[in-house]
Amino acid sequence: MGSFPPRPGADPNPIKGLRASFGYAFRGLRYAWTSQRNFRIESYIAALALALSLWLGVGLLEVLFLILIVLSLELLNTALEAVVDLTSPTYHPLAKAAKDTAAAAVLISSLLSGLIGLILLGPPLLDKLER
Ligand SMILES: Nc1ncnc2c1ncn2[C@@H]1O[C@H](COP(=O)(O)OP(=O)(O)OP(=O)(O)O)[C@@H](O)[C@H]1O
Repeated sequence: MGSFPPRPGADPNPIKGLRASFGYAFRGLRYAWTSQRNFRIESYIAALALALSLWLGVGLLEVLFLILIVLSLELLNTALEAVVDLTSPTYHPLAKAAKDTAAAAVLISSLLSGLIGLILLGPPLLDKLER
């Protein structure tokens, strides 16, 4: 009988431990997908950018890297929101600072990724459409 939450290193079977870790990570993804509208919007934009990059045959690695940054930061933002809601269910200026700062990280990475994506994919897309 395992304890929950599992203690680090408590599982003597490393394969089972690895499988459980993947399971928790996928549950985290599902939580973000179902509870965070922004995560869904960013995922749709990521899929579009990926499809465009494949269609145009340019910038696949760069697009994957930008997707990794934005979605990972959104996942961390979601995790931080959950912790803040757990530890500070009533108003606290530090809770506000934590949530606002994490949101700023997502905003900056999204804006810059969008800009880089436009610079990367915009010209070859126009080229292709003009032909
Ligand atoms: N416990 C709190 N104390 C102080 N301010 C808070 C607290 N909870 C939320 N806020 C403020 O309200 C804003 C919105 O918080 P909320 O929990 O709704 O997250 P969110 O930014 O709407 O996240 P998302 O829309 O991505 O789920 C925060 O950015 C923060 O400024």
